[in-house]
This record gives sequence, C-alpha cells and structure tokens, in this order.
Amino acid sequence: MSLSQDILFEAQPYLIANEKHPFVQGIITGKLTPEQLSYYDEQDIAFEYNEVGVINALINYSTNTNQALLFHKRQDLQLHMLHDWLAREPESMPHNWQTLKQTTIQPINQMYRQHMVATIQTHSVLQILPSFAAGEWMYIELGKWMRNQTRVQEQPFKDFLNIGGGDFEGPNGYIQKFFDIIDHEAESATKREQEQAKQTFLKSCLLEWYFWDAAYKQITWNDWKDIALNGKDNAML
Ligand SMILES: Cc1ncc(CO)c(N)n1
Repeated sequence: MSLSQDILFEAQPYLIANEKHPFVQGIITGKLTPEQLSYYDEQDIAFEYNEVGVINALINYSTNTNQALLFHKRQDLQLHMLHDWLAREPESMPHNWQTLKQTTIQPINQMYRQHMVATIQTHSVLQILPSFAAGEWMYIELGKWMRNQTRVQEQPFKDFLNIGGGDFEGPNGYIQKFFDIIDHEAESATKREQEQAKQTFLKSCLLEWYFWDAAYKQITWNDWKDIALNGKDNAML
C-alpha cells in the first residue's frame, strides 16, 4: 500500500465526522445564521492567506522543477482565489488586504495555522505538503458528497463547498498530483518520517472539524477569556 492510500484509509472517519458536523449540515439545509457565516468568512479568508506562506515553502523546498512549477501554479490559483474573495460581499463585510492582515485570528484558526506553518521548519515537502493537502482533500470530498445531497439552492449556501472541480479533482487535478508527490517523497523517507507525514495529515483533518465547530459556535478569544477569568460556563467549548 502506498503512503497516500494508507493516509486516505485512515482519514475516512474524519471525512464522515466532517460531513456530520452541524455547520456542514447547515450548508445543506441553509440554516446557518449571518453571524455564523460571517465568522467563517472572516476566519477562512485569513486561513487561506496563511496558506500562501505554506505554499511558498513548498515551492522553496521542492525536490525537482516539476514540483516547483506545480506549487507555483497552485500559488497563482490561491492568490486569484483571494483576489476574487476580497472583491465579493463588499457591503455586508468589507474585505481588503489591509483588513485581512489585521483580522483577529481566533483560537482554532490559530491552532490550525500554526500546525501548518510548524511543518515549514522541516524543509521537507513530505512533511509540509500533508498539512496543506488535507484541507484541500477534505473540501474536495465534502464537495463531491454535497452533490449527492438535496441542498438549498440559495446563495451563499448554493456555492459553498462547490469548489472548482476542474482544477482540483480527477487524475490531473491538484489533489491527485499532491498525493503522487507524497508517495514519491515517501520512497526515500524513513518509516518514522512517513508516519509523521500521515499524522500531520490526520491532524489537519481533525482541525477541519474544529474549524467548522468554531464557526458554528463563533468561538473567540473573548470566550476563552470569559471562561478563564470570569468562570463562565465552558460547555460551549
Ligand atoms: C479551513 C479550511 N480548510 C480548507 C480549505 C480549502 O481550501 C479552506 N478554505 N478552509
């Protein structure tokens, strides 16, 4: 079994848990509040901006030119996605590069972002790529699964997780190429390095669930502070 097959086998329960999360269910039923959507929107755009740094590292530590070109192409897509995203929803939530860089990174987002950037110091594509590829894989799989669900046909729910299949899916899509790179790099890695790469992927899958959860409950540092300093009920966390 290749490393990517092994990873994907172990990631299945995480995919199912993500499908069941009330935020994801709320996308299907259109039952998320504007506040939940806006928390997600703000945190996720900042999350995607953080990925720019992770993709830069992938370009930097590529082990051959084809890898570097692929990551460079993915970076171009990332920056275009961010550009289009910043141009959307201008009235309900003004977005721009300045506000994006000043957004407060809430607890789970911070944990997830740091989980990803912590892999950069390994200087190893095998360790960095799974941290990033897991989220991409999760969104692609959730998008495929959504197509079989009877979902609300109103914006913004209609296009949520309806990610550009062409670029990401199929034998020539990014995600397959990322798994091919993981398998290629695994060939020259130790068992321990392979296991580390797998655990990094699974940790990202887990943090995907918590990212939905944080948006569903709109968890902020103020909530953490209230619980710690004022002894407020911590059932919500
Ligand atoms: C939290 C998160 N994970 C993955 C993706 C997919 O790019 C996203 N937009 N946000």
